[in-house]
Amino acid sequence: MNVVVNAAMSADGKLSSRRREQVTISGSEDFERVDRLRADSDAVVVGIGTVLADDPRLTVKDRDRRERRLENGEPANPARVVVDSNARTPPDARIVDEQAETYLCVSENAPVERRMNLSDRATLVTAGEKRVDLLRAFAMLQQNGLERLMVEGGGELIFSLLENGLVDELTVFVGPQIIGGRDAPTLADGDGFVENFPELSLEELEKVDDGVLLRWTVQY
Ligand SMILES: NC(=O)C1=CN([C@@H]2O[C@H](COP(=O)(O)OP(=O)(O)OC[C@H]3O[C@@H](n4cnc5c(N)ncnc54)[C@H](OP(=O)(O)O)[C@@H]3O)[C@@H](O)[C@H]2O)C=CC1
Ligand SMILES: Nc1nc(O)c(N)c(N[C@@H]2O[C@H](COP(=O)(O)O)[C@@H](O)[C@H]2O)n1
Repeated sequence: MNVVVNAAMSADGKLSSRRREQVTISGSEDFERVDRLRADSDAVVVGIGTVLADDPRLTVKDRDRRERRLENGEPANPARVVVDSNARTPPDARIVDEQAETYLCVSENAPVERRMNLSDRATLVTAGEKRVDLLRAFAMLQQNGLERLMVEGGGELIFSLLENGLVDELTVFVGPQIIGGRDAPTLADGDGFVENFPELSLEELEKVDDGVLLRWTVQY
């Protein structure tokens, strides 16, 4: 399995503002790159915080790319994966629409009624007692044939994936704005590291739009 985290952050490292509403940080060139990356993935993964904040679709926007996937025997869009311990994904969320297959990674703690309400819209993957056990959940996704995973946030999930040693590559677009705010989400939130900080190796640096694209591999 190969796991690539992709995110866009402001020059001060924020993914969004303290209101946690979707903020457009990437420019058109970067969004094109993101679309290519989605088209080259088996699944796009987000945390429930991102679903509740952004109501994303996570589909491939370019028609030619969707058609190329079909020609290669793949579904038009990659699968979507939501990491959602308590099955809080709203049944009318765009992420469980008909445009792609969706996997909901839940914990054993997720209320049965919520699971049932979502079960005809998504494939439920149960891993972990109270919180999703990411190692187990990703192993189960792999058993379902999902090898190339692209993670699109948010900061809580990205931190946990790094903590679990699950990230192979980190691609970050750094945009030309300051968002600020001690409560605004950053690239890696959670409890934070106090030692054994994950080390990154810079593989690529490029000016994109009015910002910078950085690609690192993670050294474990
Ligand atoms: N600029 C960008 O590129 C992007 C920006 N964003 C922004 O980020 C914000 C959302 O980020 P954030 O609030 O951090 O939410 P996340 O999308 O990271 O979701 C976090 C939630 O995932 C659930 N979860 C389940 N299992 C785990 C686990 N093992 N580890 C971590 N989380 C787990 C938790 O909820 P529970 O306990 O209920 O399961 C947790 O609160 C929004 O403002 C959004 O707009 C998001 C994506 C990209
Ligand atoms: N790459 C990137 N740049 C930004 O500026 C962003 N705000 C995001 N957000 C991510 O894209 C998701 C929305 O996807 P759809 O357009 O609905 O397909 C959003 O939820 C974030 O994960 N990304």
